[in-house]
Amino acid sequence: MTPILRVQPGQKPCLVVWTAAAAKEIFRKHDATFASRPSMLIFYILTGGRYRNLGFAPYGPFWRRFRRIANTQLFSPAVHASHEPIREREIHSMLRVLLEDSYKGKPINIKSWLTSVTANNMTMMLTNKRIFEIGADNDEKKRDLEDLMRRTFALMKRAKEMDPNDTEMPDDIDVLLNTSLDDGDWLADRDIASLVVGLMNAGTDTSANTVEWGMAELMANPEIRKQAQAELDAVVQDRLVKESDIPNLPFLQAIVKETYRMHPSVPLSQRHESHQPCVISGWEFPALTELILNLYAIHRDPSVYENPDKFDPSRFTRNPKVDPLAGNDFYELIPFGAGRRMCAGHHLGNVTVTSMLANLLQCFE
Ligand code: HEM
Repeated sequence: MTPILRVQPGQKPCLVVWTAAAAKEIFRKHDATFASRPSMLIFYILTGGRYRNLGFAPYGPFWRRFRRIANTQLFSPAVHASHEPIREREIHSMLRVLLEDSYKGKPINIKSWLTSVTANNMTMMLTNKRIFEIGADNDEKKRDLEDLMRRTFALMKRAKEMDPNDTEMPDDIDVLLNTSLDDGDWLADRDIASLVVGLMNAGTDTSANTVEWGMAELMANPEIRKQAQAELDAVVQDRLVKESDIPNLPFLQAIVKETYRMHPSVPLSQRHESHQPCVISGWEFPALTELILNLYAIHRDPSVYENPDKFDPSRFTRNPKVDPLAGNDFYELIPFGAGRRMCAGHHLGNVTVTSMLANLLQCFE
């Protein structure tokens, strides 16, 4: 069976990749060629016709500059570390709500809890504000927030300019307002608003859905859950687990990898588009060919994984080097995509997923 499928749903050919070997061939040889995004109507509407958004921008100077700003100023290791107290506070405050509800015997809606944590992490990082509450209609709140951001962005900017003594920790909006492009131009308000809304969307449900799947698998596999809890007890003992414990929890890390493998939160990657013709496995593809990574199929490739439909974290304890954050080395596990357009928030997503899962395992039987 060929690992690449060529379909032509409309005017443009589309390439669907469903094995790790084919993904490796494409990203090793043609990453730059396929680093663009198709100009779809939905992106046109979301970006006010400008496509000036990290996830939707075509490959070119604007995206490269934007991505560099994101890598160095929003998601750098130093910024990531400085946000650890935000993530910890958020998880702890939500744990309190969960524990109170469970003592009262109330049913717990785990999805609502997880989405509140990830959404508040994002709004705290982006705007220094905590907005979401457990149990509330968070989808509606998210829509309201996006609308609010679009409408009031200019006002926010003016307020920040008028208050030079603002001593709050700089949030992502401060960073973007103070960052100039290569040509010395400043980012336009609507581009910052589009970026902020895009990050909010990209960073909320992805992490929450992954933990929900992880918990579902651990409920269905109690012996794996008990092994993870025993590891936490041995390593962390009497206090609550912290992000700095994660390197010492190899079985927990294997559970997270196995959850990414079986339940990638973006099962068909965001679409890529080629900006020049290329030849793959002897076949010619013109410019503007779309590329979709079928992550669901890649992660269940039977030539790579024995019993691919079985939830079995031990496959990663036996092979701990497989790293979903590497991007260009382990194509058999690429929940964050690969190459130049790989997820910009992969470290944040991974640490959020791992600590939420660890805290739930530690606090609940
Ligand atoms: C478990 C959590 C997450 C998963 C599984 C995930 C997965 C993905 C995937 C598969 C892509 C598409 C890659 C491609 O085009 O090949 C992507 C893109 C992206 N993600 Fe994530 N993501 C997660 C969390 C986050 C977070 C927390 C943020 C930021 C706050 C984020 C921001 C982005 C952005 C900006 C892009 C577009 C990158 C570009 O086009 O240059 N993601 N993500």
